[in-house]
Amino acid sequence: MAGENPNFQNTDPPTVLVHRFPSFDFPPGNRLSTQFHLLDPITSPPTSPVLLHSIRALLCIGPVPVTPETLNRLPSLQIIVGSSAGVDHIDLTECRRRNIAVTNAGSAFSEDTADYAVALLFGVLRRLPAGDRYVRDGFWPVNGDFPLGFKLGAKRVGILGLGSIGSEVAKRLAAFGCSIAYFSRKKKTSVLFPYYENAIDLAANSDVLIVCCALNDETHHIVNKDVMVALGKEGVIINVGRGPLVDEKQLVEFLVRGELGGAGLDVFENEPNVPKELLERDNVVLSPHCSVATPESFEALQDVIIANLKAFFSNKPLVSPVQKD
Ligand SMILES: O=CC(=O)O
Repeated sequence: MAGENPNFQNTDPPTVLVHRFPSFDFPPGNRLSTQFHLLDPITSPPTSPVLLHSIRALLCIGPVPVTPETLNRLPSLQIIVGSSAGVDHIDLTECRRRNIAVTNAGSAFSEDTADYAVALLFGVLRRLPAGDRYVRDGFWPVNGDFPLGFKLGAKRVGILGLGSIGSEVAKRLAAFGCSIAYFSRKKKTSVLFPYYENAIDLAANSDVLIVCCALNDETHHIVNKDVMVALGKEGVIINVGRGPLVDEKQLVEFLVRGELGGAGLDVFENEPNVPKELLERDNVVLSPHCSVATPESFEALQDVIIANLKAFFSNKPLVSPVQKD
């Protein structure tokens, strides 16, 4: 049995240890198991410590944490292949210290996530979910016409994080006639959109803020009270990144006091829990962290994972290494 064979690492196909929560399964139509020997502690018999000592590649499915304790059990580990765009669940500092490479989903999810950000923005500005409820709940014949929405075209859109997702958002919203500006870790020399040095200045010059940057120590609560004040009473916040990028307590207070125009949220600080104050607000569109979830995205993800693992096992450059700062 492979799980008991400490030398399995040297056989073909190469062994990859799977790291996941029991509730997080492989994407449908898993092609990985035809190319690699996947050792999945959730479905295989207990993995022997000897075998763990020889593991070189770890495949992380979903947001399962990779901590120093995880790494201590895997002294030969050289690569962690992540299945998400965000890698805030992986201790990158510790990986760097141990010289372990980390890869993410690359651009596999970028188009679907950008589409979703635009959909959330439409949902907020044109009140789509609220209009749907209005019709279903029978208010139309009783109360008459539904309140006006807001036009998307010509809005000033500020993008927080002009990476692979942010760039796709920019492309889409520019096509709708919006003007685009951004704040990122670094100004991009290849990009002509105006760059602001910080999130407050970006917000002060935007009608809409789209949050799609990576979550790390620098970006935690990057959308804070000051950014919300700068965005102003009509301002809209869309978050398709990670919940803790936005100070959710402040966001709720601003929305309740009418000091923000609305929000479209796919992610939350304490998922799957959503602040109850948001549930009753028609200017807020809520979504269960699913901007990436299409069969097409998951197919593309498998391509990226397979390409990274193949590159690793044949000593070629990785396809989507997480950038070192
Ligand atoms: O949230 C999803 C991802 O980071 O891929």
